[in-house]
Amino acid sequence: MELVGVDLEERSYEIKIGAGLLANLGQSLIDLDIKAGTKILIITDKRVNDLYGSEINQRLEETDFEFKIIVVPEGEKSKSLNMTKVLYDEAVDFGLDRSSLIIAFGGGVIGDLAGFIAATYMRGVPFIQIPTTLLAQVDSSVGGKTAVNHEAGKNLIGAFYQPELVLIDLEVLNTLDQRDVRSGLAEVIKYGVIWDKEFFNYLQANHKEIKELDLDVLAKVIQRSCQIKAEVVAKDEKELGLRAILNYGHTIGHAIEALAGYGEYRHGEAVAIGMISAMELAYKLDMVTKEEVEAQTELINNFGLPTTINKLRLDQIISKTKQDKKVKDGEVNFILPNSIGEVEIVSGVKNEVLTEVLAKQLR
Ligand SMILES: NC(=O)c1ccc[n+]([C@@H]2O[C@H](COP(=O)([O-])OP(=O)(O)OC[C@H]3O[C@@H](n4cnc5c(N)ncnc54)[C@H](O)[C@@H]3O)[C@@H](O)[C@H]2O)c1
Ligand SMILES: O=C(O)C(=O)C[C@@H](O)[C@H](O)[C@H](O)COP(=O)(O)O
Ligand SMILES: [Zn+2]
Repeated sequence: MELVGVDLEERSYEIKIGAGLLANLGQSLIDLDIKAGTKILIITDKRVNDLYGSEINQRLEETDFEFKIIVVPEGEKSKSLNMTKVLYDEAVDFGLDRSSLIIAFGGGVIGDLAGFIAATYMRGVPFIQIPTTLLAQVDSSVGGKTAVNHEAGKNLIGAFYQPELVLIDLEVLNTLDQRDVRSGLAEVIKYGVIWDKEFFNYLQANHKEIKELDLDVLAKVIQRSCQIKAEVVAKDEKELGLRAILNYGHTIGHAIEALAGYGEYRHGEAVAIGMISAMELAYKLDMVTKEEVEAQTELINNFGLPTTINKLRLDQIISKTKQDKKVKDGEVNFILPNSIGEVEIVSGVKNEVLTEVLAKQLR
């Protein structure tokens, strides 16, 4: 088992990464000092429950905890205020209180939703993340961003609230659809571009093994991704500055997700398209070379991710970016590469430049 620490003073926690870790769930809870008799509410989605509900059930049956599993429909549409009402009602019925525990067991949708319930129910109940998609294992389970969507924008209603533990079992990735593997890989590419050129090169050199879910290679990829995210979050937990770099590709990506209707694009697909836009913007602003643009496009293509936008209007996308959470004093802040491995926050990108870039991607 590999361990990555997230260093946040009294909110610090560990990310445990290994094959088969679900089997030791009971011990992981005991290691966290969760007392016998504690009520545990597990929030998951239908697909994950069908695949792994009985295993979780069995592992918790072996313990002295009192637990209940709540299953929500799978997909982005469950990340909604309507769904929070259902979950608050369930929490009340179960008698959940501040000495209880919530477990987010699923992909990023479940992590963000269950994390938001944990942050807000009784103003805060401890929670742990058991991420089951690649995307959730490399990104959403770490760092404490929790949220639900609003028609006006992605993750518009949320809170920063850190988990007590992130438990990553690599074996659950074996049942993931290829589309969801690809979606997670978009966030992995992001780390290479924003932080670590060597990692970017490793991804390019090992793209076949990664796509084929070689667990040894994937373990390295997940560990490095978690290290990078932990390092950034430890320096700027509440996104006062540096943390915004984790939003590379997301300004356009989130606009696409909201405009197309939540769930139409996978999050990682939209981010991949947004990274193409951001790199192209950087090229137009003389920040990167043609070779760097091509290197990113090649990796995105090798991972089978989309690069073009279907069925949306250019003016709609541009006006949606004005509602981005990174807007300050009316200016959209883009995260743009200086080179592969380093980005900066750039404001004042002219509409004409953005229009030129997006026009090339529209189909
Ligand atoms: N909080 C953050 O920092 C952060 C970071 C990145 C993304 N996100 C959010 O994460 C969400 C996307 O997460 P996602 O891509 O994991 O989507 P998801 O949670 O919808 O999961 C994708 C699909 O995979 C299925 N699934 C999950 N685990 C599985 C498994 N082991 N085997 C088979 N199927 C499985 C799910 O049922 C679902 O159908 C978006 O809402 C995005 O905004 C948040
Ligand atoms: O953890 C972060 O910070 C990120 O930006 C990670 C992103 O991959 C993630 O999609 C996040 O949910 C986006 O946050 P938002 O603040 O733009 O909603
Ligand atoms: Zn993301």
